[in-house]
Amino acid sequence: MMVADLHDPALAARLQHLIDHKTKPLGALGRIEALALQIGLVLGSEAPRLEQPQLVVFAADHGLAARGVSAYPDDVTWQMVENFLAGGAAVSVLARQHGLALTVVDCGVRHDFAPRPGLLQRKVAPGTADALAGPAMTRAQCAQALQVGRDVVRSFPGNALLLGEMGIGNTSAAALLLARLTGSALADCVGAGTGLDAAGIERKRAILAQVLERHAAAREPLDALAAFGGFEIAAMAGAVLEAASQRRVVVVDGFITGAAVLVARALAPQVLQRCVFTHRSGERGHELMLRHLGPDAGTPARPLLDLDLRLGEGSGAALAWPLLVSACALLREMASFEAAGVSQAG
Ligand SMILES: Cc1cc2ncn([C@H]3O[C@H](COP(=O)(O)O)[C@@H](O)[C@H]3O)c2cc1C
Ligand SMILES: O=C(O)c1cccnc1
Repeated sequence: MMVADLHDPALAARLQHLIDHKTKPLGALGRIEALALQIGLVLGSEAPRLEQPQLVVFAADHGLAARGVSAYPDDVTWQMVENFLAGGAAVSVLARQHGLALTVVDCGVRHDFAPRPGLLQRKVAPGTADALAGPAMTRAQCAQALQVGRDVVRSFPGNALLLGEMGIGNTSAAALLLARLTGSALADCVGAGTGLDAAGIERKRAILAQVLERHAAAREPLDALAAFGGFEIAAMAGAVLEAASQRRVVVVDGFITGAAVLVARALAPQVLQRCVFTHRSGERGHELMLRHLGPDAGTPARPLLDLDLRLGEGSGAALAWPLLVSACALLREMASFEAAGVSQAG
């Protein structure tokens, strides 16, 4: 799976020169400067403009949810899909506020939805299988889910993809992928998800330890993805690969979207050049995940915001979106010292 290296020292130098000559003390816009540089490199432009941003919520159910790994019943998955489409979910409000096109992709929700605008029906199966009894998905289902993500991105206009997800039980799948793909201790990867108490987290951890053990042989990224699920995580991994290969900016939300990026990165490391990590989730394990998603070993990915969000849906990506828009506007529109006739440092 080829994703081109964005390495372009000449463009990087031109962008840095532009940024350094804007009317402000050197470096004074802090990490917004690094963000502007990154977006300029992704879009291959000294005057980048984010266009027709797409917030896509990938939704699916998890067989493992029946084991009681979430604080909420798995009917919440389809009920929240209805809520997204009716405009009442957190991400619906934020997408409206920021002018983001919102689409829900049913990758495998255990429910039949009436067709309507804003919903793409791409069900691989009505929920994954119980990962404690066998692989969550077959390799064919896994490939199909990856392709769903690719096709959905290909069908959309624009140069920015904001990732969102909905799927009761998916912090379990994400924790398992984090543990397996990074070799981290499971205990460091498992958190409260929707709000388990200490005893609930202990139960979740014990179940996930069994799942990890049952699939001890699933070490390759796609084997691990098939073993643990879910359809929405696989579809997001496909979406990341496609968006990256088309040089779109990939706006990553929290723990679960981050797990999809981990998978995509394992298949094509260059995807990370296109990823903007928007916030540090309150979910235990996200910090550890960010350490493994850094630009190089030893440098953690540094998310833009730290708001104790632990929601998902793409809510953090939507909240951070105006920062990306500002970074581009500053790069395009701020005057240079020369143009504004402002004296530079002596
Ligand atoms: C009402 C409600 C709305 C949500 N929106 C996102 N999630 C989030 O919670 C789920 C993951 O947590 P766990 O692994 O503990 O089930 C995902 O669906 C995620 O997007 C929600 C969860 C609930 C209950
Ligand atoms: O960080 C996330 O994406 C997250 C955390 C908890 C529950 N749902 C999502």
